[in-house]
Amino acid sequence: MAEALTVSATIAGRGFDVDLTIAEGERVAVVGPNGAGKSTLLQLVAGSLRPTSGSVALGGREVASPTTYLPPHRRRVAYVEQRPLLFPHLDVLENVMFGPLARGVKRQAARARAVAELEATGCGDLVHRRPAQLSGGQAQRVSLARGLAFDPDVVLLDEPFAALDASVTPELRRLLRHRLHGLTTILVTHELLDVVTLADRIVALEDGGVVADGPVERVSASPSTQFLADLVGVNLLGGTVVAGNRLDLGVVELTGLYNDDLVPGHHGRATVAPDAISLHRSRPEGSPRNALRGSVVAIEPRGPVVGVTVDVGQRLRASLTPAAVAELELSPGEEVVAVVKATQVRLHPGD
Ligand SMILES: Nc1ncnc2c1ncn2[C@@H]1O[C@H](COP(=O)(O)OP(=O)(O)OP(=O)(O)O)[C@@H](O)[C@H]1O
Repeated sequence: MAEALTVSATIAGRGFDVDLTIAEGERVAVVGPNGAGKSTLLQLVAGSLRPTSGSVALGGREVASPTTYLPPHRRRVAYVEQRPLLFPHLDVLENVMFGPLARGVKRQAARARAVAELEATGCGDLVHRRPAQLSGGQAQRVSLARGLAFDPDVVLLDEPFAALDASVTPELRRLLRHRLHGLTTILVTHELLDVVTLADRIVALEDGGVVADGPVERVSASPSTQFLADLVGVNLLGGTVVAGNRLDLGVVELTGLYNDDLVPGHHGRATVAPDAISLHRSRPEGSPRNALRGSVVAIEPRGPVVGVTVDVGQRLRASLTPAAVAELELSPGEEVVAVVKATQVRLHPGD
């Protein structure tokens, strides 16, 4: 597949050092903790930041390096930000016509293109409104229509739902899923639902660099960092491989499902879903299951269940019913035994 975007660049002041190639039509979710470099990556591609070293290429053409620089308005990049930046003095139609006009498309054709995009984003009846007369969700749709009317090589979305009322996000997510189909996209998000519905690939950034990169199914089935494990909602434990089905966690051994790729003596990872863990006051008699001793660190409601975090040398979160928490009379600092069946423990090689 043709390359749509290559970023191989550093930015000295921000500790940013990323190598990334995105194929045409690929939809990439960029995730990572605060300060990881997600916005910096978008700014580099959009052109509001220049690399200290390395380069950015769009469709095989270098658009930025320490010696070249194509300004944002000359790049075919649509940038949909958290809070849409529409021209306040232009109506919706004129806002969306702006891109095609700036590219030299004749007025009548630009108008037709803008109307078509606005209709496709469900804004056909808003054409004569000013941005100040739009709801947040409507403004975000118009911002998307404006970006797409530009015939972009790449669409950048920076947490497009973050500033919106939760009631409008499902419909906007559906719209994006439909409209972004086949378009090269970078989506910055903190939501797993956005990742699984809108992306084919996950790139995880931490401290200005790529720490995980792969298809959504693979990265979410085998998260390699604590951030990814939290995003996917599973526990991640690290240890030394003892055998294809056993990991030494330092204080105790953990038995899981056999994995051919594990190499004894090397680093390995285990993932366990919080609802596969039960907590007990003492180790259940005669149970062949994994039993990890630890103390309760936190107890917090998570929807209909209660999340209990236990320090077993590493952090482990169990999902319990409120009744189970009450019955065990759990409170922070209490000693407990976390029990999990080997069939509920997935083992992965460390990276
Ligand atoms: N305008 C700026 N000037 C200097 N450094 C900056 C600037 N903006 C961000 N940084 C630094 O660059 C690094 C990456 O920040 P960036 O905003 O790209 O992170 P992010 O992953 O988008 O975080 P968030 O999830 O909080 O938006 C951080 O160390 C940050 O402090």
